[in-house]
Amino acid sequence: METELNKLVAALCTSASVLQGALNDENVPNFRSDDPSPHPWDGGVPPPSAWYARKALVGLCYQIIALVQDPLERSIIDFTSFSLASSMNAVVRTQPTVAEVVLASGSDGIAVKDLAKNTGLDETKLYSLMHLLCTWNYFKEIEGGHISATRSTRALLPDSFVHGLSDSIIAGTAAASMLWEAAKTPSGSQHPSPFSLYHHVEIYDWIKARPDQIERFGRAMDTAEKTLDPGFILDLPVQDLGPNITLVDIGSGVGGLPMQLLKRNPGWKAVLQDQEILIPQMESFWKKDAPEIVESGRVTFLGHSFFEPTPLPPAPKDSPYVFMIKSVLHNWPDDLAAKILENLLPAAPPGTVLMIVNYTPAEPEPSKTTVEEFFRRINKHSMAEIQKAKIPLPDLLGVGWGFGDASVSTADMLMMLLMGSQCRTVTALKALLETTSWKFEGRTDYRGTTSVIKARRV
Ligand SMILES: C[S@@+](CC[C@H](N)C(=O)[O-])C[C@H]1O[C@@H](n2cnc3c(N)ncnc32)[C@H](O)[C@@H]1O
Repeated sequence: METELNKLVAALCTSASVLQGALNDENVPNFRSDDPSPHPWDGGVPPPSAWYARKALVGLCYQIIALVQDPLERSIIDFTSFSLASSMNAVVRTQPTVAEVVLASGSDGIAVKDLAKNTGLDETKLYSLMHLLCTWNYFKEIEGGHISATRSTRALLPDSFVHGLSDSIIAGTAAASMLWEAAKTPSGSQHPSPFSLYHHVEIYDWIKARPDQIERFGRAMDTAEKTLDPGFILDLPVQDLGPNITLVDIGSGVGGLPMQLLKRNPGWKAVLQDQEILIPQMESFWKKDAPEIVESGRVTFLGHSFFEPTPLPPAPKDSPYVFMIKSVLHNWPDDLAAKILENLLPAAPPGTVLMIVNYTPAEPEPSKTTVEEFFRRINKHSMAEIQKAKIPLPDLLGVGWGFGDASVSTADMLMMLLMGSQCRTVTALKALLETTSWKFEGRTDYRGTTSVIKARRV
């Protein structure tokens, strides 16, 4: 008899053999739980079949957990999952961090007693932290009271996302206690976010009041972009935009991505627009990493608030503007997001292209595709071919990739907690665009956690 459990396990086996096949074909080492060195595919760009097989494996594992575990037990673990965040926070706050000391101990590992001495944590409490973090495979207890590193230990080093955002995430965790209250009010700038309800200050002002946070926050964003969106440059069919364009990146940050795009497209120019205060940091980043582009005048920096109409002059005839707004709209509720888009109009004649790069939560698209069929159809195909084929995702995985896309639903909730905003589904983005002078044209997924929504000025 084919049970639900059998079906999930069969799909798991299929996905595992696709992943193993890709590792063999690409001559890439196997994943090893006791090898703390970075795997070439961590933050890299595996072939599409392997990219999707990893997502399927994660999604299916969680479906099996949800199927077989006692729901009450699962809910107790999940409802107290702040214990994981707080343990991670505790071990990245020491100097040196717990991960640094464990990694330095090599494959022999280190006794908790010595780890405590090295990091200044109490031995008994550290052991409890280690029990929890070993349960989640960030470390391994190789024998009683003796800890060694795993494949995940590196994610708790001082240059990690966890370390960079430790203060703001923990402030957000405290603010989470107000979510039930804030969830009653509609999304809009007139309603406070859980963060401001709890801390009586907006997150941006909270960060500004902590100068050390600005640098750490920027670093964490850079790490997140590199880790979560490695395929943007390779997978996006940018040749459709034309050989000679001026890319206007709204809320660009330092502009690591436009820099890569300009390096690959010699006919492109860029305008990077962000807050005035960031301009010196942006300029020095470009002067250091792309001095030839700065000297040739292909990049310009515009300190300007996107809540005011853009001061950009009309685009040169031979280099039309293409606007890009990446990881920005999900920071703002609908009324402010629409204002940001409308403020581009003075420089956007009808027909102008806008690329919105954002986390885009999946929506149900019932299909009969099985996991086996999905992988058979994408096998050995390039990302461009897969994008064109628009193969429906297997229903068995749930909506989208299920837990394989948890970084999207987690980001969505983080936006709500910290900024009272949200990541928008295609349906929600279409509705938002309807209120503006931009029209939705399509969505492209690539090897990354975000998607590109193309819109055009009507
Ligand atoms: C989450 S970051 C995204 C940065 C970059 N686009 C990326 O994908 O890495 C949001 C950006 O919006 C910028 N920003 C916030 N308020 C702004 C404003 N009023 N005008 C212009 N930029 C703003 C921030 O300085 C920051 O660089």
